Amino acid sequence: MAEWLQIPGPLLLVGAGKMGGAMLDGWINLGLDPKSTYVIDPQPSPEMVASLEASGVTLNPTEMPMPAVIILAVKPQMADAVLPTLRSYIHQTLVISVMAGKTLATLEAGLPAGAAVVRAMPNTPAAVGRSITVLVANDKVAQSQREIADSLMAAVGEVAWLEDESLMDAVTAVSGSGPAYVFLLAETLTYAGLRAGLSADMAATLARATVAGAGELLHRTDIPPAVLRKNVTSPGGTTAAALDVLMADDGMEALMIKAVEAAAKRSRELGS
Ligand SMILES: NC(=O)C1=CN([C@@H]2O[C@H](COP(=O)(O)OP(=O)(O)OC[C@H]3O[C@@H](n4cnc5c(N)ncnc54)[C@H](OP(=O)(O)O)[C@@H]3O)[C@@H](O)[C@H]2O)C=CC1
Ligand SMILES: O=C(O)[C@@H]1CCC=N1
Repeated sequence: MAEWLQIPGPLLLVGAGKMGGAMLDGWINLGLDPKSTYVIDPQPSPEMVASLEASGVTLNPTEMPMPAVIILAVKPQMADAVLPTLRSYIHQTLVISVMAGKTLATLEAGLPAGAAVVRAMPNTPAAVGRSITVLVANDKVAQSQREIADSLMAAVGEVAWLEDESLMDAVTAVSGSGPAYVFLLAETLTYAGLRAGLSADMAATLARATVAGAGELLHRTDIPPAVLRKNVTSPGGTTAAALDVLMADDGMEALMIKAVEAAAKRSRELGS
């Protein structure tokens, strides 16, 4: 196990659901000290309790030392209820929120004056160290805290920083929600395989391996996706026949633009 993920004090994760849990798994696997790691999640499922017990972190502590870092991973709709409850945990503490839509200004308004806040948008491949997280900081975040945020998110994948917070809605729509679009591709390819006569098992196996393999190819090379696509496409062949459908005027590009616009709009709504 790598021993390099260290932060200068306790870490408190608020909300250990799909996103918070995925990040926590990654951090513990990379050597974050479970004895200095605390989770607040008021109604944990038996699976969550078992998983947290196995990793050795403390769930719903009655008391704990002042955290160096709080990770806020509850639903955006919970923000108004949860932010005031964190006030007593904040003293020179870095707060990192992964809540979609919730702006730095909204977060600051719910926290003690002068709180150092980073807004982050990771994605669930964090569970396997393959997230991409985009971060933006308020002007109270010290360089050392910026480095802590960077190292926490770098532990679960790639990291990029923004200066212009207004781009976070587009980021959320592309990479925050993006894994769902890819999983939907696997689901719909499975269904299409079924319709083409394959058994359910065979269709699911082929779709999963194809999406995972194509993703891995994309990951391991710098070749642009359009070139990788052309490498599959023989002139007058089967792929070209399929792409005539997928790349029609009302095909995938038009659909993806609409989908990303809808997600960005929802992000803006969640923030207001
Ligand atoms: N899922 C994703 O791919 C991504 C999610 N996000 C953001 O992460 C956040 C969490 O999303 P996600 O993990 O999907 O949602 P989940 O519902 O899976 O996780 C939220 C967790 O917070 C718990 N919770 C509810 N109330 C409180 C409270 N008062 N204090 C502490 N914990 C509480 C919930 O418990 P219970 O279930 O009992 O209510 C749940 O376990 C959201 O803000 C979302 O925008 C960001 C990037 C990607
Ligand atoms: O669906 C959501 O709102 C969250 C934010 C990005 C991914 N999941």
